[in-house]
Amino acid sequence: MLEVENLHAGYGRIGILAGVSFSIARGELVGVLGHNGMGKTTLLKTLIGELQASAGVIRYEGRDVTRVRTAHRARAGMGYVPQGEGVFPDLTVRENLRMGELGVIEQSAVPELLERFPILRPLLDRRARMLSGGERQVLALARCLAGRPNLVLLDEPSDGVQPSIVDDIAERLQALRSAWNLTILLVEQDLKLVATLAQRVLIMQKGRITDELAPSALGDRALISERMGL
Ligand SMILES: Nc1ncnc2c1ncn2[C@@H]1O[C@H](COP(=O)(O)OP(=O)(O)OP(=O)(O)O)[C@@H](O)[C@H]1O
Repeated sequence: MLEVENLHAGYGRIGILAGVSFSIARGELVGVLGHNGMGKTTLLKTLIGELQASAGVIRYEGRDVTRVRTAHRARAGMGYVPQGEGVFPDLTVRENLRMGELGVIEQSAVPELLERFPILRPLLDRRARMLSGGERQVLALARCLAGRPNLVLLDEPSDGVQPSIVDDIAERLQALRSAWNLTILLVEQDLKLVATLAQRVLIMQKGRITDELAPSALGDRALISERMGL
């Protein structure tokens, strides 16, 4: 479903991704772990096309999308939930969900999403800026899913969200993943969340994928520190 080969990208002359290679099969949920500043967000931005790759190849469903514009990648089924900024703060919840489904020709997924994320239902007419961190994260996720993606690039959904809501998001995301056969690339610092959701875990260090772990290995702090390069 997604194949990444020797991907390089950065900001101006500063190189951040220094040859990232990995692949994900359809329906898989793959976690990416790494210390701050190792390039995880940069990787997601490059995959969705907000940043241009300076070298390497991104193949999505067999098609080379490395030079394809973000809007076209989205139309092809790639979704992105950026860290902490996935909603329009001045729009209501309802309007945010509508924005998410612009350009979708299939039947609206919003009624199903409101069933799967019932926390949003009483908030439909509230502006997104008024929501709690957890509610905003659920909205960001639902907004992305309203676009009916096949692949979701998810950046730190636990950030600024209280633990009970993180557990709830994890459970609902898992249910949705199997119902919709979603493929998910999850960047996350919360080891417990990665261990709960991911089938494989990639370790990122200094702009490269340096290792792969089974989620069951995430309980072993010493091993994690060693592999993550502390
Ligand atoms: N717009 C930018 N301009 C210049 N450098 C940037 C920019 N955004 C990020 N960087 C730098 O790129 C490096 C990688 O950042 P990135 O956000 O990808 O890391 P990360 O692994 O996601 O870390 P975190 O967990 O802190 O979000 C960091 O050194 C960061 O300072």
